Amino acid sequence: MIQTARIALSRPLRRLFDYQVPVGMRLTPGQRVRVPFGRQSLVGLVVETGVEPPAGIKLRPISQVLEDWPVLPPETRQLMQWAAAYYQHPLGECLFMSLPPALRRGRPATANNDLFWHALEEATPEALPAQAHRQKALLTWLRSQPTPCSQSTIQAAGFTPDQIRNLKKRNLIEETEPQPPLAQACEKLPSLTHAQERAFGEIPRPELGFSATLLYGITGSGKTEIYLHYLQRYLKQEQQALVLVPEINLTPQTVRRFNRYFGDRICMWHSALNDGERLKTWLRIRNGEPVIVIGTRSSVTLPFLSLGAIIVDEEHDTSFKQGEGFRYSARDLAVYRGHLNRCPVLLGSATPSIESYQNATTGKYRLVKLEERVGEARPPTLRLLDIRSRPLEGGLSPKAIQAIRERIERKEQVLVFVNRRGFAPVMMCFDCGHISECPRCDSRLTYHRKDRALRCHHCDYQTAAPETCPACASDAYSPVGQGTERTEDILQASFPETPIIRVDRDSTRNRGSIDRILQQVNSGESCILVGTQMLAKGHDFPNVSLVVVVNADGGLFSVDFRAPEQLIQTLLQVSGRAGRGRIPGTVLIQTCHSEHSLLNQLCTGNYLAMAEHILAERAALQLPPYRAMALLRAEATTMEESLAFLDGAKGQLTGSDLEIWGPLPAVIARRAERHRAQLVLISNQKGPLQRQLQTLCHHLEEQKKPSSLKWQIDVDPLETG
Ligand SMILES: Nc1ncnc2c1ncn2[C@@H]1O[C@H](COP(=O)(O)OP(=O)(O)OP(=O)(O)O)[C@@H](O)[C@H]1O
Ligand SMILES: [Zn+2]
Repeated sequence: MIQTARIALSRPLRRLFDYQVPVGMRLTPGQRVRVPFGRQSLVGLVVETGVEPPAGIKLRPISQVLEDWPVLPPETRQLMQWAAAYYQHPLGECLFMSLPPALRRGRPATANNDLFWHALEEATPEALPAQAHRQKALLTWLRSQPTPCSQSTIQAAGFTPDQIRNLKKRNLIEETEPQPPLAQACEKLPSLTHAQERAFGEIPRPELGFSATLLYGITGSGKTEIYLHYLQRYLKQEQQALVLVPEINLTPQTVRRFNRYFGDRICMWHSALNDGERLKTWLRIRNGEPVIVIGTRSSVTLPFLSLGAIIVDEEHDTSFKQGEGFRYSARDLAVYRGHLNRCPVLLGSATPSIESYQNATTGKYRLVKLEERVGEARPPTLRLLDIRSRPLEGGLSPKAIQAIRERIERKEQVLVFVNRRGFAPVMMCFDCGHISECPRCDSRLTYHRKDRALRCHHCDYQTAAPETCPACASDAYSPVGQGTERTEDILQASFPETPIIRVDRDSTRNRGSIDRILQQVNSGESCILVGTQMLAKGHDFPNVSLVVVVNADGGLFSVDFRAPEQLIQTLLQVSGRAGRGRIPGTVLIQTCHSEHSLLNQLCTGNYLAMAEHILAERAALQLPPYRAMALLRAEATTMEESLAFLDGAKGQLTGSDLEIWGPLPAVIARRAERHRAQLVLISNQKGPLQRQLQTLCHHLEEQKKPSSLKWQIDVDPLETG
């Protein structure tokens, strides 16, 4: 009798492929094979063996097994199968996402051994030439490490192989045998404060198996300390752990904080790793080494064998949801993963997502509160500054400037939050009213002064900024509104003696630059930080005593029902950078709507009260999390094509439980010359919605459509615009 196996391929098709198993070939699910596909030979993953061969079809045989063990362990497979079904994404692509790129390409599942380095006893940074800053930094860093560091750890901390080689040439560092694997550093953790101890005691212990806990800890309450203690007290020697963090929080500073207590047991997983580093880390995890992975979104798909705990820091952060293709939520997958691996999941935030907060109020998650800051620090005081018809100096009101001046005179640090990078969000002609618009998108072009460019932040379009109005040639053509570069300029002019440090996607493009910036801030010298969202996320700046929000009004009147939630989260997070040390913190929020109830509630600083309010509104409007939502998005070369496709899809949907909005053009209806539209699907329950979507996807996949048309399903969408 012919043996057959069902194989997943990395193809955008919602189906698996049957192949014949040659006599003598033994297969288990999760194993990699090579199979013929058309004229190609592809890497495949075994999903099922011993399936009934289809009648009357001659199957092609599997050409080769790539290793005699399953690269994907059972729980990882189950996780990705669940995710494929839940997010309606092709199973093959989901399973392959769990593999590092080298294994997707069919490379062998082995890695070269890493080199380990340590600083020589007598080596000091003074021995280096004055201009060798990075080598000095590397040497200082190596000296501060309790155990030798692997080459990949050093590179992940932002240093280069050249810098390592140079120090070696100067006989300041040397290679060593790798430590007995994963020596744990022995530095003692600071003991928990009373409030922390109490919160800690309420988190279920791992012996109890799966549990999900929402740790609501106000900004600066020391959630990280709780994570560290939890891992130190409960993680067994032979167990693995996963700490999920937003991309920007995975700075060497965070890693160092974990390194100090867990030594080489810590490894990182993020988008800047190269293929070799990915393979190596992936194999350590797959081999069951008791590592603690600190990683961004995709680390939830890693092949853990013996997870002892999962932590999701800043669980509300929208970067945990992938915005393209396989639109999974790493936070939600983490909870499911905890369930599969029977381990506790700890979700921490000062501004929990409305979804998680609702899960905590219904008892699905346990709610643990930590409402005190550490030590003498007190929560900051928030005040609204009405800027209607007040003279603004480059977006800053005289009161704000005055407040900044006072802090700078006292040698403190100030953070100025601007929600747009670049110099100004738009250029405008004051004679004819012409506005700089992207020729490829329904959006405006941002002016970047450094290279005098107009750039679209929605596609990669850019052009030189014209000197005069392109419509009427008037020279009254100038930048309007505030961007980080402009605010930086204004502040530099007002405070010529003070370092102004800009933090946005443009200023942190190079590897390691954010770390250098954070180091400078943490040196404690008086300075003014100007930046976007990036500055709002989890940084610990003990000397910042004032936060100024240049304009809070962006999210107040948005059509997206999630906008209020996201606005208060961002504003409270950025406010939370003030007053974390000895000096009390003040937050000034500039607005033209100082009577707006949301902003007034914000000033009480009580996030949970606001979350209750938002939940009540969502309940009244029957929006998520009270009902399940999914979007069907389509884009094509014309809007008619997109809308017609969605209309057709709408015709396929049945059932009285389903509410359908649209099809409607997206808020940015044209992006990079593609016309985008969407259909919103809402249902009382997730199960029936999922079944409808599944049938719909199969239908859409089979259906004939214009070649330019692309469609995607977004389950639990974060943006509905
Ligand atoms: N038990 C403790 N003893 C001494 N210092 C502590 C303790 N707990 C926390 N800290 C310090 O307090 C500061 C704030 O802690 P941490 O950064 O963990 O706060 P957080 O809750 O993550 O805040 P946010 O949500 O704003 O990121 C840090 O400098 C940390 O080292
Ligand atoms: Zn554009």
